[in-house]
Amino acid sequence: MTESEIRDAVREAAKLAKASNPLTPSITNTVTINFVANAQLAVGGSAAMVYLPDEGVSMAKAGASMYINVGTLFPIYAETLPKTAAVLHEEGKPWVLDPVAIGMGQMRTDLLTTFKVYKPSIIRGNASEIIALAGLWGLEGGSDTSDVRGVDSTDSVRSAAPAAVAVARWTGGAVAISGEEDLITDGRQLVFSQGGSEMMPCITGTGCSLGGVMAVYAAVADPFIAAITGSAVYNLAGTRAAAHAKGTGSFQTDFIDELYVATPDAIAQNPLTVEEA
Ligand SMILES: Nc1ncnc2c1ncn2[C@@H]1O[C@H](COP(=O)(O)OP(=O)(O)OP(=O)(O)O)[C@@H](O)[C@H]1O
Ligand SMILES: Cc1ncsc1CCO
Ligand SMILES: [Mg+2]
Repeated sequence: MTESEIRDAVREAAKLAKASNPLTPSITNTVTINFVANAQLAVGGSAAMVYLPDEGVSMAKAGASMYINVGTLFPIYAETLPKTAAVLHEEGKPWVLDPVAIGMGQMRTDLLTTFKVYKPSIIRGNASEIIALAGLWGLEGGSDTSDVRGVDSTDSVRSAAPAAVAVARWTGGAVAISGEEDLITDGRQLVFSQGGSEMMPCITGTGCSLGGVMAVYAAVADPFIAAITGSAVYNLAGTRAAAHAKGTGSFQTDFIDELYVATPDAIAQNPLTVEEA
């Protein structure tokens, strides 16, 4: 796609999300669950957070798309997550995976291994998480030794590009890596989305809620455009919120305000560059 075609598709995705209020259920971590729901609502989605196996399955069927984040696991998720992912895959529903803290604990490793065959439409993580996921799935650019250090990244966004491309080629969807600039790839092109603020990594859940917002856009656009639209609105809202926030506490509320007021035109005009993979 040309840069101008991408911008047109982003504008349309942002408009459609507000117009259609898609149901975008989530199974996500307990640290940031409220932030995820509020961010989804701010961009036009309808949020519903669930935990139980039968609820995950019924939401996978009822939702327009879904968000799965493995940040804080509980024993019940060993049943909920594979069942839900299988239904999403069978029904051809778009879904977003955030492989938070990949490498921590056997249950997380087992679940993330299982997701390989269910091909998440968008995988969103920081650079270290994407390198580690490619490693776990035996794909190019991956590494077992990627230093995930809990939920934070120690690798640069660009260093994770080969892993992101390999994972996107495997799933046939998109992979998005967040950082100072965000990288989004469909395995053919690389889009770099700029903006945001140094305050964003100082608030827990900017990445989690970005995944939830990408799931809202995935209900109305293909995975590549949905991921680019999510990064664009985050970078735009982050830049604007930082211009008046006193610190990270008020930044979070200002950020939700800016997500809510961002227009499709402003989202489509946010700085981005396009490269071939
Ligand atoms: N240094 C930075 N400058 C500008 N924007 C940033 C910076 N770091 C992160 N961001 C933005 O913050 C958002 C979340 O990215 P981040 O990499 O912090 O996610 P994460 O580490 O998965 O977060 P969490 O796990 O706490 O939810 C993205 O929109 C990204 O562009
Ligand atoms: C801090 C934290 N711990 C587990 S999940 C989470 C939210 C950011 O990924
Ligand atoms: Mg994260």
